[in-house]
Amino acid sequence: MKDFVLSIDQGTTSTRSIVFNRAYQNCGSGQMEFAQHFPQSGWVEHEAEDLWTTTLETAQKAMKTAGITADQVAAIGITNQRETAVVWDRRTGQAIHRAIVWQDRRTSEHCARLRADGHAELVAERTGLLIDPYFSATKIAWLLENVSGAREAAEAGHLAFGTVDSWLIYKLTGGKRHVIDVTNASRTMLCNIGTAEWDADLLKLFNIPRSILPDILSNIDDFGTTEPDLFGGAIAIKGVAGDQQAAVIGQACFTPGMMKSTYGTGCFALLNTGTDRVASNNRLLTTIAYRLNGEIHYALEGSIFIAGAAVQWLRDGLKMIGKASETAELAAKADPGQRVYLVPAFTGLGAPWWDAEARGAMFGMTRNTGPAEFARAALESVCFQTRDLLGAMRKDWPGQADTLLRVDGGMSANDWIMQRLADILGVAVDRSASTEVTALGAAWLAGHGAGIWPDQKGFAADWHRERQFTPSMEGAERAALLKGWDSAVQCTLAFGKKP
Ligand SMILES: Nc1ncnc2c1ncn2[C@@H]1O[C@H](COP(=O)(O)OP(=O)(O)O)[C@@H](O)[C@H]1O
Ligand SMILES: O=P(O)(O)OC[C@H](O)CO
Repeated sequence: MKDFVLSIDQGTTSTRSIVFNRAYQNCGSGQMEFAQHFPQSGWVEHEAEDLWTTTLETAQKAMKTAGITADQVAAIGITNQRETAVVWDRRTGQAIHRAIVWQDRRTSEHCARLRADGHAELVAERTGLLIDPYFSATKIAWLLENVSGAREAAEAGHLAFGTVDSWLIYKLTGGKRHVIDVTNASRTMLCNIGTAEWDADLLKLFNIPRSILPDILSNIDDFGTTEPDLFGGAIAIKGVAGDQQAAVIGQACFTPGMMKSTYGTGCFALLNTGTDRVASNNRLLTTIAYRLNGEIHYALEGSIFIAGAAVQWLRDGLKMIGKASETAELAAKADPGQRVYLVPAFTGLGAPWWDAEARGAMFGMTRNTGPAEFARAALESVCFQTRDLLGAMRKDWPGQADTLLRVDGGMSANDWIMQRLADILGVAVDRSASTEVTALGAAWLAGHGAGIWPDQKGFAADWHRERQFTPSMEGAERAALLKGWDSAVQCTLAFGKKP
């Protein structure tokens, strides 16, 4: 009986694979970290081969620990770090360069030139994105310009580009398929999100030949079958989505107005706007949430670069704590009379500010400020930044972005932050019973595609929260806290602009 789904979650710092049974329970998993390469300041690369080998090894381990064979797996689902660009040679199946990771800033100048030349409007209108090195297009252009012989090989049809989902599918199918799912395509800055097709004007703008691009498929689709020798039998790949969109699905945020926020190293908040494509006037992104049954659903997205990373800074940089979880107890002990704020703009500020030059700052310290106030400030900074995103969403889509936030990610385990989040947002916060929402989202796509799991409605009915946090802070206290945060952000932005 095909009672299991294998879900692969290829993330920025590690690759995880999980086998789910029909009751959505995790019954076997594997996880591996891989090397991060920083060849120059602001550059971030991954060996494409590492992404592939950790995928294969963790998937094999997950099946082994679950004690299952390939003929028991109904389908594979894949979810992945988005935007990261891989270009490979079809003749050898080898990448022509390390993958350029979403965090990489090497194409800042190219992006600044495109903005100065007045292309921002076209890009926003077609893709819903801001011109920024974050997205794949300028990374691909960089590879074609800077890897010797790449441009000629691309023109001759020998090269292939893919985000990480495409690369893994290519490897899993033994080079037979060159495809991408619609959500990953929507992050390349080359895809028209109205039609979900590659956009000829954008290909021209970025000087990228159409021949290197994969075919765009829906989230549940025929992505090919694995080479039989990889898992001891061929398995169909039936579900694929970028990791933040997979979390939207895993959180069953299928109804317009529902919002999820994932708190890992960074934080990504997505608000489902349904079939309405809401354009942001507040520097949020419009992106494809999913395409199911031929219908595209959109989301407004806000990205915060530093969330759990602020806790890592307390632990590894300042050595104020031994473990991330200690922050909860420490923050609870902080002096309520001291209003200390951390603006964690260590790598600039993301949405809705998008200021790459901003740098981190602490405000309001006294001689009595110690680790407890630092911990509270670090945890609260995540809540305040989420409030800035929600504020922008409310302005972009008045009356719709409302009442409830579903949360997941490593940091959501911290009860203190989740309560503070509810207090600062003034909305209820629901923590999912599943601790692997992203992998579950990709699994559901594959399992529903294979016919072993119900449709969206049935899956949403099976979604459970583990705990709800409801706002308990007085309005006046919230307003005073927010006023302090707003002025801390303004001072930080102003400081970044100094010569
Ligand atoms: N109990 C906790 N309290 C605060 N932060 C936490 C806690 N547990 C984990 N974190 C933070 O969450 C992050 C890890 O979450 P995870 O979802 O695994 O992230 P990623 O997928 O980005 O690697 C780390 O930055 C860590 O500092
Ligand atoms: O791999 P993660 O979880 O850090 O997510 C990365 C995002 O997809 C980048 O857009």
